[in-house]
Amino acid sequence: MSRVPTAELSRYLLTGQVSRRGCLYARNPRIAVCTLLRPTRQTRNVSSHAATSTKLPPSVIASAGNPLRKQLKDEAKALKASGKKKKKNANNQTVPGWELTVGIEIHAQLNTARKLFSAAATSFNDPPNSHVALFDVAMPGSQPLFQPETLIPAVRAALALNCAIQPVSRFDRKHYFHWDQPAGYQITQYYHPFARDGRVVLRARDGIAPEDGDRVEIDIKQVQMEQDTAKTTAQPGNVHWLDFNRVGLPLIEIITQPQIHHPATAAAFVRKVQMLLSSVDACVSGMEAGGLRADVNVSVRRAEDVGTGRLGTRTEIKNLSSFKAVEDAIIAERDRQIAVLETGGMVEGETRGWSLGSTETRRLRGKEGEVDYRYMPDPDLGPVVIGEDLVAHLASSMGMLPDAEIDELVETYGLSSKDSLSLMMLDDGARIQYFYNVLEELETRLGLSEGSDQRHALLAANWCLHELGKLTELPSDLDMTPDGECRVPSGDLAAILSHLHKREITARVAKDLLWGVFRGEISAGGVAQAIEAGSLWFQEISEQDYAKLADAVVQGEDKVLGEFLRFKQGKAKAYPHGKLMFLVGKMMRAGPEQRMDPASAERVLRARIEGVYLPALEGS
Ligand SMILES: Nc1ncnc2c1ncn2[C@@H]1O[C@H](COP(=O)(O)OP(=O)(O)OP(=O)(O)O)[C@@H](O)[C@H]1O
Ligand SMILES: [Mg+2]
Ligand SMILES: [Mg+2]
Repeated sequence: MSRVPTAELSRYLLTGQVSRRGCLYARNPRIAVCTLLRPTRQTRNVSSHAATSTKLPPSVIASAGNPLRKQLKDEAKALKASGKKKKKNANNQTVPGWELTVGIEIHAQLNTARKLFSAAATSFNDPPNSHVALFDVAMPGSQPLFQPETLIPAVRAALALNCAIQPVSRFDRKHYFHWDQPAGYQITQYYHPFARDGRVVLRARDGIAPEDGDRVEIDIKQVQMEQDTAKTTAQPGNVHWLDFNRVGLPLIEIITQPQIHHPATAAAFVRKVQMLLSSVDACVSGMEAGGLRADVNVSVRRAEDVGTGRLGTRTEIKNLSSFKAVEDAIIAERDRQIAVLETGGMVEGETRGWSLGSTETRRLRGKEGEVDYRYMPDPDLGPVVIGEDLVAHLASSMGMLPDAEIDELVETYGLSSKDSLSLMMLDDGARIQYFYNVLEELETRLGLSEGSDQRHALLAANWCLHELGKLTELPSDLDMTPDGECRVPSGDLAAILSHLHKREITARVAKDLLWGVFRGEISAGGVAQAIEAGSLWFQEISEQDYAKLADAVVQGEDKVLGEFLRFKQGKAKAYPHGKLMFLVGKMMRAGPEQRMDPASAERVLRARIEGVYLPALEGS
């Protein structure tokens, strides 16, 4: 029996011969973010020029890594142009009298330097067909050579999904014919997967349907390793361009039990899996960049059949590439099946498709059209034996898992769980690393130590999420890298925020500086010079000046002052905060804005109202 020696695997792990990953550990015990460096060793590649004899235009090559981006942009534009509002499906989680059941298969590209069965490099943005080994295109005489390093992200993923790692797993050939698969079969692990019996816990904060309460657990049936297919780009005139860089890339397929009963929970599950895989650095990229694809299996049964143990007939919607598509496709397919059954029809087991922005699933093939995969053990590949020592090593070296990280962000920094989740989800998990980079630099600049007042952390989170988000239409336009750097260097944002925190600049100036850095008008490291050059330092007006402005804006506002008096006399329950802010707004407009702080304006105004005007009103 050929065995993958665990010593060999450990060597890969310990000496870094795997793929030389530059691991950046943000402050202990935060998440570990690893970047994949290109392998330096030349692989034995063949360049299949057949498919690229016509050179791809640079735009196609450039967009190859992010197929969904343009679609999303176009969709958003079309929607804006049509003046339509997106339909909300908040109340579309249940249909009275029916129960929905969903099981999900997720395919994720593993974060490795080499393909599953050849030493060709994995590549996502390189020119098409530049990383193709003989075996990848099924050249006669070539044989698979299992790359043990691919087990590392695979096992880490399975551990993050709480699976039991199987000591022995095996590869089968799954036969079907398509141009994207040169061998005529895919090597996969359906019958003897390397991981089984996992579980993912979803909480309310993960965005599950309210009907699922505070928490729901989804069992993972198994996780298997398999090969990816070649990438097809459709061209006019029924021409298809093939890029064999993708063929043979290592994937894992994660298969759930049919335990999901609400569309929002299905989307939340896929989102959570993406976060889990990203947190242990198992995955190349998320759904938006094409690194994760989901197939959803949908069935419905009448409420009276719940408890019989029999599920309805399932249909499968393949290749969904966004969380929204997961939710919308399930809703559409559920409603279609219910309509069929309510009109006396039968649901056919079939494979269906879904296009972005659509309202209906469409039939691709029926059961009779299903391929007979003729599974057989791959005679060229021995079983994979995974040692307990490897599993233990990987388990002990995993980064922080998402639930623990959200708890930490909430407890340590006072962030809301919604903002924590958003920071962790954006840019395939790189935005949170950006936040840590900014925070670290900000603390150094402010001379703060851990455990001190956390207002600066809230400020950093707010800017990393909301202010940064205002700079671009799509987050991807920030060009965020996995180690948390983008078009606004973290050091520059920290510089802006440290001046803002120390009240050396106003929020308005800080926002202008952010735009300046983003547009390249302020060079890296040049924030302080830009403030100096533009005389943008905050020179606050005096307390007396604030008081004069306060006195001016309350003139003629007797009705408003009356509301403060009613509160003071206990005749109104709530403090008229809105009115106070209305007057502050008037002060800000009346005074020299660049020299005013709304917080100071509010403080002085409040003191004037309570100390001078209300007593005067009471006395009159
Ligand atoms: N009646 C049902 N309703 C909803 N989901 C179901 C039902 N029966 C099975 N499923 C789900 O369908 C999925 C089946 O996936 P699996 O990979 O085992 O088979 P497959 O879809 O035939 O294979 P593949 O698509 O990979 O060729 C699982 O997630 C399972 O939970
Ligand atoms: Mg499957
Ligand atoms: Mg399937």
